[in-house]
Amino acid sequence: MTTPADSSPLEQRPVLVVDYGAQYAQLIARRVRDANVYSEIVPHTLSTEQILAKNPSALILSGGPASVYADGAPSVQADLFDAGVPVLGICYGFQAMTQALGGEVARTGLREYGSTVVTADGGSRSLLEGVPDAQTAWMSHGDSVQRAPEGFEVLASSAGAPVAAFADENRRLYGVQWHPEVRHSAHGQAVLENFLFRGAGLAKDWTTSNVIEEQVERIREQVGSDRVICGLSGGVDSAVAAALVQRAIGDQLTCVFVDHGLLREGEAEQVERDFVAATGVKLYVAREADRFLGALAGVTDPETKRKIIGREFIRAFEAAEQAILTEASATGERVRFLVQGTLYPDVVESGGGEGAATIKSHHNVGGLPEDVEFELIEPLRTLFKDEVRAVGAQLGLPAEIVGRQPFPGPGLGIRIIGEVTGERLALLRRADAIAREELTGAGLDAEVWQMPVVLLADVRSVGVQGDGRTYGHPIVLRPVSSEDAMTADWSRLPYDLVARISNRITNEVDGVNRVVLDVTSKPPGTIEWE
Ligand SMILES: Nc1ncnc2c1ncn2[C@@H]1O[C@H](COP(=O)(O)OP(=O)(O)OP(=O)(O)O)[C@@H](O)[C@H]1O
Ligand SMILES: O=c1[nH]c(=O)c2[nH+]cn([C@@H]3O[C@H](COP(=O)(O)O)[C@@H](O)[C@H]3O)c2[nH]1
Ligand SMILES: NC(=O)CC[C@H](N)C(=O)O
Ligand SMILES: [Mg+2]
Repeated sequence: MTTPADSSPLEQRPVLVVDYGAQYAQLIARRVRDANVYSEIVPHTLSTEQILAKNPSALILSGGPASVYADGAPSVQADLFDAGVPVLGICYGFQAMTQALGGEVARTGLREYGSTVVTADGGSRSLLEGVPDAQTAWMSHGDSVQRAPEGFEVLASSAGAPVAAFADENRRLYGVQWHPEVRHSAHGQAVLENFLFRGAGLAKDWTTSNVIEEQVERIREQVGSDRVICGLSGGVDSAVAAALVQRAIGDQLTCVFVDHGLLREGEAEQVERDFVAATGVKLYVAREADRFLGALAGVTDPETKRKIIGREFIRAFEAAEQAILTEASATGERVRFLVQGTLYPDVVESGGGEGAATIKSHHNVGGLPEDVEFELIEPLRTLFKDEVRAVGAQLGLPAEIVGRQPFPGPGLGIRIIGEVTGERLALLRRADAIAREELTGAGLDAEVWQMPVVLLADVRSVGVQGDGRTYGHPIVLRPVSSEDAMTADWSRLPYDLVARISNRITNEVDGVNRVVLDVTSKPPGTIEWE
């Protein structure tokens, strides 16, 4: 199996974010792309030669949990600063740069976490052009730069950081102690853009339309005259991936929608009818409920469920391959490529980010079996959902598709906490349909990122209904707001709406006698319960 993981989807020279184990390294790349400059992340384990071989237009060294002077802390090779490539160090990256160039980093006991006032030192503005003399910035450090290396001018300081920002304009090297990539840094984007446009002299030359042009070209080259299938779910990501591939290779593409029995009410019909009408794709529907429910029988562990579902998806695609080839009366041929609408968050959460922990195996990444024979095409693998929505709009996909709330590939299978059975699926499908109907009726679809409805199948509680005792299951409502699914907050839905959903579910769904609201952000929770 080959994945496009380490190849840039674009031909442009990237701004490389070197990841030192930062919490949100991908946010830095994201903010750079927001400034219309292409950016990607690379691990800190690459050598100077490997980094330079990627022909970066500039480098950003990320934050990280280590202390530069600790044993085994990741270091920066000093020769990275001799290549003439502009560099911005952030937090750990700033400290590591200081150390590599002969400045001084120490732990003074003055820690700063959260909102902090940073004051400009009154010399040249450089990174602080257009930013007020006293700005609110987000800090998260225990070490600080005590003395800047030779050749650097100190630009700003804070109560806990005598050197909070510095610049060496001659060598185009810069650093900040705070985190310009987080929204809580009021002028963070301005600081990043000062680095990109004033410091590094880059041009604004990346938009989502570059994704389209360059991916179309790349896919054409990769595929040649071979046949391609695309896993299509009716969701945003696969719709955009399919539209891109269709633009590239037309009717060499067949989309495969797998009805795995874990779908919501009306979903299969909607994909078969509305989706095809909107996009004109060639669609093969694989009815595979028995395969999936059989494989899931008796399984309760979330990661095991996810791996089984990931495997059965591939088996379902393989079975579909045969049917499609027969339909196309092209026996002897093989389908070489499988398109998936994989996004960056799917990859990081599956443990694919540098040094990142596995949170859950997304069926399309960490849940894939070892023996996949298709070559994967994942044109959206470095992007976030809102970027993908922009690409979709640009490709002319209808607003209902581009604006749809996400629904995970493993479907209701990871929303039944406990074993997945036909009976439990029917119950959850009903409860979910009611909740969605009410949310839509209240006009809140666009405000809510998504609202998983979860069945706690192994939990029962005592209730009283019609003067009789019940011993039923709870349903959890999990409405969240989010920008990119990496972090999320619980949505403050109007109480009368929550009351209506609760009432209807307990009245209309047999076996449910309690509805609870999940009021946990991410972190510490995740959006889905498994
Ligand atoms: N029922 C399905 N049939 C075929 N392929 C699927 C199905 N569900 C998911 N996939 C594949 O797995 C990928 C990842 O699923 P995911 O739910 O993250 O994306 P999506 O459904 O395209 O978009 P969204 O996140 O908006 O739901 C999809 O892009 C698609 O390629
Ligand atoms: O296609 C998918 N396959 C998966 O295995 C999967 N797991 C979670 N999700 C979706 O990803 C986003 C983040 O979810 P979590 O906060 O639960 O990790 C949310 O939008 C989830 O719905 C998945 N999508
Ligand atoms: N957020 C960071 O990059 C922290 C850097 C370093 N570990 C410190 O505490 O100062
Ligand atoms: Mg989906």
